[in-house]
Amino acid sequence: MTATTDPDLHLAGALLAAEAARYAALGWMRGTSGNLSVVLDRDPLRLAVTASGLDKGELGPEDVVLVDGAGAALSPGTPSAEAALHARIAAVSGAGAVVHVHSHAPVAAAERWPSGIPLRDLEMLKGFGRAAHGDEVVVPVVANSQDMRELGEAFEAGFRPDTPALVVARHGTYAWGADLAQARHRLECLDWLTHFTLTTAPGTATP
Ligand SMILES: CSCCC(=O)C(=O)COP(=O)(O)O
Ligand SMILES: [Zn+2]
Repeated sequence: MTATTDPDLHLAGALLAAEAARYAALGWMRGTSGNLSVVLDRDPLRLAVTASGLDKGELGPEDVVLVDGAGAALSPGTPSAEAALHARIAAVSGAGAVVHVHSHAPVAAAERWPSGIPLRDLEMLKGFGRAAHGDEVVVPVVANSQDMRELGEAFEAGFRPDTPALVVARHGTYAWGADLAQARHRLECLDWLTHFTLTTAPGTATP
């Protein structure tokens, strides 16, 4: 448990805890995996990020840490090990919320398409902010690393303003949006899209 005295941080912690409980109920935050953040200030960049190593289905409003644009803690507690990538994504994309989960489908799809997951002609693309029909949408995939600066560089190299997600191979998925609800909607659609695309791809054995 961490201590928060800042009312804005405490409120953000309550929002993050409620949101994390939803992802945990989907089985997307197993075994302490996953982390969430919201931007509290833009200049300089300040984010409220979930604390590291906790069961994300059981967070309280105090389980949040204020971090700077490099992911360094500015309040008591240990921020997510991935806080620096949250900060990089928020800085580059302009997002107000960044979410990271360990759901299965996007990571499995990244195994099949390590250079980017192709999505095409699916109604759920609208929930990802793209047209249902027309151009192929390619979700970027980057290699996993324990070095958040390396992950951040790889994210930025493949960033497109119209594609609000990143899959880290053999790890998990990041999605972002103006707020936590929009980030969740995008992530839920991406999970559906990658599951459908993977399970209907020619040569895929039916699970
Ligand atoms: C079994 S979770 C491994 C670490 C991870 O990938 C993750 O998402 C959770 O890290 P945090 O430091 O935010 O608890
Ligand atoms: Zn992770």
